[in-house]
Amino acid sequence: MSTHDAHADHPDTPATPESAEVPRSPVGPRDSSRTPRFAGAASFALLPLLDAVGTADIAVTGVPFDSGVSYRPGARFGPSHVRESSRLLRPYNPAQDIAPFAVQQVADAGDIVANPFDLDEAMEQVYQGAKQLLTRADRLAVIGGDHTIAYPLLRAAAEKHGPVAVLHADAHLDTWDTYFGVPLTHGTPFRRASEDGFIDLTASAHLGIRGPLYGKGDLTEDAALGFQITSSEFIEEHGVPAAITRLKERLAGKPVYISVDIDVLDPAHAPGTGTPEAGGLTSRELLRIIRSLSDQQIVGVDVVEVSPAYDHAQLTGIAAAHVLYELISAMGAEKARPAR
Ligand SMILES: N=C(N)NCCCC(=O)O
Ligand SMILES: [Zn+2]
Ligand SMILES: [Zn+2]
Repeated sequence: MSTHDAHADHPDTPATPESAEVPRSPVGPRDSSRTPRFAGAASFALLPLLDAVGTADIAVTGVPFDSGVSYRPGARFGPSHVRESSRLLRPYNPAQDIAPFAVQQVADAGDIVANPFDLDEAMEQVYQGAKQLLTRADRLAVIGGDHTIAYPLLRAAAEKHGPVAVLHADAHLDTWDTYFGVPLTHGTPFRRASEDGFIDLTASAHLGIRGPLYGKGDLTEDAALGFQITSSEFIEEHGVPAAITRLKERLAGKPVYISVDIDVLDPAHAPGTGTPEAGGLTSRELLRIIRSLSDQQIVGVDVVEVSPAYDHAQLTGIAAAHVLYELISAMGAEKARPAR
């Protein structure tokens, strides 16, 4: 019970009033030894709401938007499904030896509202919503939503940090040009972000790419847009440690933005998604790769493309919740390290 009792019970008010002299300790998830974790409303990991704690090191926010999809819809229901699937997460993460909600204040900021009928307006709303949240939280952990939302999120991240090294985990390149003549869709956010100078062209990488393309030229265009590929086949051939080494060499100590499309996982591990491709990563492989990045300067993360209508037994929701938990743990690692 020790880790439970280290935290305040659910936080309608902060455990310690905010004051200049007394640094308050983070308000953690509500105590599942007192309130069953299946009771009450589902914030991510049963964390306090941002409004209850005021400011945070990391704000978790949802973007219920899927007007950019090219195939199966439904990712607009991703945020509520991932929150619902995150009730069982516990406060201590042994794989990274960290209590991610105790070393930093993490809070659920609710959803950023985006117009489902007007893509341009929606993108502006996501950008403004992210910018606004970044006045109250150092970093965002965003639950999508389809992958289109990575564009305005990268815009907000680049405004704060300059061009970021993007680590993009996905079956798909998402650097295609247009769909039906439309420049911004879930197949194009990283091309637009590259063109607009949001990403570091020398340090960005895709992880887990696989499956049929429109043509061989997709790969040359993708490289010119600033991405190095560590494919699913690379992992099969050389293993996870070699993939980690390759990624870290590429990211090279730059500010890193990590965008995880849940379809990077094999459909056996994540069936609830809109454009599934066979032959993907296992959850175990992806979680291990994320953990290895705890020594990187991670400035923001998103987990997108969870479409609950195609999910079974919360498989995809749980995978996404664990991916976000590992990302939040990795972001907390710096705070957890003893000062030198
Ligand atoms: N971002 C995701 N999940 N998918 C992009 C697929 C675009 C296509 O239909 O070619
Ligand atoms: Zn994808
Ligand atoms: Zn994608």
